[in-house]
Amino acid sequence: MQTRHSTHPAQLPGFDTDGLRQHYLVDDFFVPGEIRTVYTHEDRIVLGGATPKPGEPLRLESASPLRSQYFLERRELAVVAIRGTGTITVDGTRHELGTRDCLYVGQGSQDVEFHATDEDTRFYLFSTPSHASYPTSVARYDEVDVMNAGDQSTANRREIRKFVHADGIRSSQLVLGVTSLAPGSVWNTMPPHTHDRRTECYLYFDLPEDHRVIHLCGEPQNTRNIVVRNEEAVISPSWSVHSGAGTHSYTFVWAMGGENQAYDDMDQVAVTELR
Ligand SMILES: O=C[C@H](O)[C@@H](O)CC(=O)C(=O)O
Ligand SMILES: [Zn+2]
Repeated sequence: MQTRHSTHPAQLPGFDTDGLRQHYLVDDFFVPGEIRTVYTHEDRIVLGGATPKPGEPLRLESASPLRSQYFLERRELAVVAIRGTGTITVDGTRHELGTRDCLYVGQGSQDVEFHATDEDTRFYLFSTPSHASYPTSVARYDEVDVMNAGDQSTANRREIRKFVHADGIRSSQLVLGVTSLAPGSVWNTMPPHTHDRRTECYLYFDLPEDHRVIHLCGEPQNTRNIVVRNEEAVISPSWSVHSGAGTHSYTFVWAMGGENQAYDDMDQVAVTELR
């Protein structure tokens, strides 16, 4: 488990390309046969990738930054199958995940194991501290409500699906969903926003290998960008905008932890205010 420390908003514009990438980009998640995790001190979120090979399940173990007997002793977890399909067993109960489906695992679950059905199955993991236990449950990509956003004329037509939130799978603090860009649309979250009460991470996927997303970060009046490849994530502290334009359409998992779970608790930034 890698550790990332928090940064002050005034530091971000001073980082060079490598500095920005070291602090905010996670680019080595998915390694066949491994679970890789990053512990960020921004709201103590752990994000990671589980890439089991078929027939060789991987077990989620605790790690020294957690100082716990098992990973979910004081945490909750959401998992999205971003490629392929698989099964996750939680304390002996099997949960089948189709591509883009989400499993929420409640605090106190002791034994979590990832099984791949396909050669290329990849599970994205997102975990926040939790001091109350909510039921483990699955949300299916094809069954949750769709919020349509944006327009083709502004190249940002997209479908937003909420999985773990106030009116969906309940959790202690974790909020998570998946947004998918329509073909020919490239902008997410434009106009952008911040939410001072939550940290958010975007994990971009379904982006062809020879394309990139230019992700905007930083305070609205002092932005920088990070060039992101397929299946890489960006950590956005509460004071940072999080928006991006791809050279191709793509899908991303957005996930948050922090003070509240109100999706609409955002500070909107007008396009004309950006610098
Ligand atoms: O705080 C919530 C998030 O940033 C996302 O839900 C935004 C998003 O998916 C989009 O506009 O495309
Ligand atoms: Zn947001």
